Amino acid sequence: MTDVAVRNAAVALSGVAKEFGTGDTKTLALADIDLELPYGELVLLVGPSGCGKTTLISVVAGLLDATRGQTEVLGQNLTRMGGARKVRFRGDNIGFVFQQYNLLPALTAAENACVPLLIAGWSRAKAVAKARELLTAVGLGNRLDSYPNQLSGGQQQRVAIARALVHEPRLLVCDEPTAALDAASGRTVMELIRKVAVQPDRAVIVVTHDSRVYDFGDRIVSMADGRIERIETKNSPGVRAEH
Ligand SMILES: Nc1ncnc2c1ncn2[C@@H]1O[C@H](COP(=O)(O)OP(=O)(O)OP(=O)(O)O)[C@@H](O)[C@H]1O
Repeated sequence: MTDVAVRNAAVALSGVAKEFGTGDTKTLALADIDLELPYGELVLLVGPSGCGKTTLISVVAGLLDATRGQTEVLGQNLTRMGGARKVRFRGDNIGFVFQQYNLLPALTAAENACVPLLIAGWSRAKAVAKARELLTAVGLGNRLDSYPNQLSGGQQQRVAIARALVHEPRLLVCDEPTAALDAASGRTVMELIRKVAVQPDRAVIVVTHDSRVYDFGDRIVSMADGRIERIETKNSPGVRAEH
């Protein structure tokens, strides 16, 4: 991997392996992953259950340390980053969306969406104003003061997307964001992620089992058994990874 390639990639993994456990219980969840993901794209990460998708995005997001290899994200080498710096790096640069929306039931949509800004030290008034802006961008301008139990699953996921993007992270990581949604809500959520998160200096990675959303990817990275099997892009047919 050249320096130039690393500088131009939002994510650059080189020889990344992740093992869980020891001895007889040792599992190789990621085996020698080389992967570069450019800025400005929505990348889908697909593959059968247990192939390593969640482990891979957890390493990229700095939630898990790789056992071996180099992990560069947004031009920063996570391999050499200490714990406290990594927590700060995550807070400043990465947004997360999960299958379960994880909204706080006692807070309104606007209050939920502003939580990352409160954690970052913003005043409540400024944070709520910014959250309202984001919620309006995801089509919930008329549900700002609703509580999670007054919203549909698709609406709750849109609040979770607003919360993930409110601090303008340069990398958005989504783990099965449409798994709990019907087809129409799933498409709305993916359309929103494309519209609000894909920008020239940002990157989006979506782990999905949901073949209904494959059209939304600029790049589809297929994994099997802890390895990258195939990478397809909108502009080129599939490229089978070399092992
Ligand atoms: N904390 C852990 N301890 C031990 N083994 C783990 C741990 N996390 C994941 N694994 C193992 O690593 C492998 C990859 O798991 P991972 O969750 O990354 O797969 P996945 O592709 O995301 O699966 P799914 O689609 O079911 O979520 C699996 O064999 C899993 O059992």
